[in-house]
Amino acid sequence: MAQSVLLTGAAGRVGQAILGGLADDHEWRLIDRDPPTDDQPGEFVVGDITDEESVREAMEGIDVVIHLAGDPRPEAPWDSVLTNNIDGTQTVFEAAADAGVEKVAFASSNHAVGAYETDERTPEMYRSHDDYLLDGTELPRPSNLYGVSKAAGESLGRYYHDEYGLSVVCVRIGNLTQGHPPIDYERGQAMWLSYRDCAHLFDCCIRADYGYEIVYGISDNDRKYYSIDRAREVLDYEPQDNSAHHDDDTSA
Ligand SMILES: NC(=O)C1=CN([C@@H]2O[C@H](COP(=O)(O)OP(=O)(O)OC[C@H]3O[C@@H](n4cnc5c(N)ncnc54)[C@H](O)[C@@H]3O)[C@@H](O)[C@H]2O)C=CC1
Ligand SMILES: O=C1O[C@H](COP(=O)(O)O)[C@@H](O)[C@H](O)[C@H]1O
Repeated sequence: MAQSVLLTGAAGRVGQAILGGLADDHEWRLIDRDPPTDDQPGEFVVGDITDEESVREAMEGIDVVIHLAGDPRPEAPWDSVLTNNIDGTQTVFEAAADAGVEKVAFASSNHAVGAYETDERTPEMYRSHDDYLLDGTELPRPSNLYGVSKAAGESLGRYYHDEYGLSVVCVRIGNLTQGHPPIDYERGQAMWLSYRDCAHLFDCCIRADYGYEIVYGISDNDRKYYSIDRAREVLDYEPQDNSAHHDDDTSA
């Protein structure tokens, strides 16, 4: 059934991957501080997620929020992640709870757990013969201040689930790259998320029933060190792409 979905950060890469696959599947309201450069489905609101009034207005009549807006740079400075990623995410969760939204899917990141990639484990853990696997039950272990902000977003989700009953799924997205996995980058190949699997995964987040979940958002790569079992079980995620097959598959 079509849902009324608010997509924050809609003008960015992940937003466009989602809309590229799902434009006709849901009723979209899009919010981004940057105006769109071409035609977009639904209604586009130019607004900042740290502006409470804009977010509250955008939240009216919404069933599901996909919250992507934020500073995505692993090297982002503290003042930016504090404002855009932590304060902005709190504003989105608070407005969602107040508006009676049912579900929020939050774009977390591999960098929330990047420090598990110790010198002793790498580069072996990026290779298919290695069995090291993170499954989403481990504690955050951020690799930078950006990762700290994503761990904070996951905690905010936990709080808004426990206190207000919001259904929340935190998707620790790997490395979204269009068309093919990153080249000459083992880590990126292990955590590759194709555009088509990205759209499908967030469609699953819109449709599935859950309480509070942390899942990994990667394709079904042979090399993976993130388990996608939880995403399969709870969300019915069925990825189609695999970085090991990229030479044979140009449709991702
Ligand atoms: N692209 C990737 O591989 C990964 C992305 N993510 C997360 O996914 C989300 C989207 O990332 P991308 O699409 O790659 O980044 P992007 O930079 O392409 O898109 C982010 C969008 O958010 C908007 N935005 C930023 N701050 C805002 C604010 N305060 N108010 C309103 N709009 C704001 C920007 O204008 C931009 O259009 C981010 O939260 C990022 O941390 C997480 C892991 C991997
Ligand atoms: O969270 C993110 O992760 C991806 C992958 O990280 P990288 O350090 O391997 O590049 C990154 O490309 C993206 O910008 C970021 O938001």
